[in-house]
Amino acid sequence: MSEAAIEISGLEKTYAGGKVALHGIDLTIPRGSIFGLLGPNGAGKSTTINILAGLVNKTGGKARIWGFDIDEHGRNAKRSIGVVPQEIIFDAFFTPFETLELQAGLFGIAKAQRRTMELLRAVRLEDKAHAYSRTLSGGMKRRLLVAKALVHNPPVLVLDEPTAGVDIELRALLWEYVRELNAGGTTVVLTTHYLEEAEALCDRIAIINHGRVVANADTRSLLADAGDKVLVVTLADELAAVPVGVPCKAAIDSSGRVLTLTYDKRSQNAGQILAHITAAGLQVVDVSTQDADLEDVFLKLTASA
Ligand SMILES: Nc1ncnc2c1ncn2[C@@H]1O[C@H](COP(=O)(O)OP(=O)(O)OP(=O)(O)O)[C@@H](O)[C@H]1O
Repeated sequence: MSEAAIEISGLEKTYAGGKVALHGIDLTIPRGSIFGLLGPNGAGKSTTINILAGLVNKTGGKARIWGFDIDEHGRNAKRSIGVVPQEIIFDAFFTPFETLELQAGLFGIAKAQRRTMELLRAVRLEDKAHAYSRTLSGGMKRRLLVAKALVHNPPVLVLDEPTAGVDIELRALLWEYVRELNAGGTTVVLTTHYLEEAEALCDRIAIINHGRVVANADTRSLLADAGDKVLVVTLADELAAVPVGVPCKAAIDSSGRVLTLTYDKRSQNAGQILAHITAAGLQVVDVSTQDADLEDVFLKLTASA
């Protein structure tokens, strides 16, 4: 059996109107990981997820979920994945309790094996168990969708833009729960536009652009590859021009006292740059550094693709 949670090879999708959404995607998502799928609007993230969820038919390639080929073992593949969709959709006239019971019924889970209240407690909705879903706030609805995706206890949970429209406090709660699930062994795949969140949560990240994977690496090395680091030096006295011989890109602000130096951290370090500044006879009063973040990597990779 495959060791990966999800294995995608040469996945293609051309929609009925002729729009090519996926140009042959290869992706391996390790078991036990929190995997981030990032990309600009229209990149093909939802299409990929919807193919895995069985909501969209692929036009080429292969996909396996927990070792089950989605064509040959569709039923087992479907049982191995829970998907929290981007749009909030459920029947407003059911209560959260009924929504989860109904979903359990669809998966043929016997009453004795259902975890309805346990799930509602986990997403902090136990006090809304018997309220109409239409009376829930956006964040509560989102959490109900998470509970609904977990009804059949899948080893893989996929969240498509789960924090869209969720306030900061609830977002933190949702991420805490995602971390808890992952610690308990669930593989989590999420798409997000919040890059800091992907950076903080995901141990591996793939970036999709125009239906192609343009990066796929563990978060740390993706960031390490970003290369550039910025050193900001505040000087005691005004400078008219950047000192001669500074070994990197340098710019001075309009006050003449703040020098911004951009260097490649793979071949240089802040100490070397600072040594040049002091050797030029400048008096330093303050220093700070900034690492490239995922946003930089993202822009770099998507600009060229
Ligand atoms: N049902 C459809 N029919 C035709 N084209 C579609 C359909 N669904 C998506 N597309 C197109 O396929 C491409 C990929 O869309 P997809 O929704 O997968 O992107 P995405 O990365 O999830 O973007 P977003 O972050 O906006 O959800 C887009 O160009 C989109 O317009």
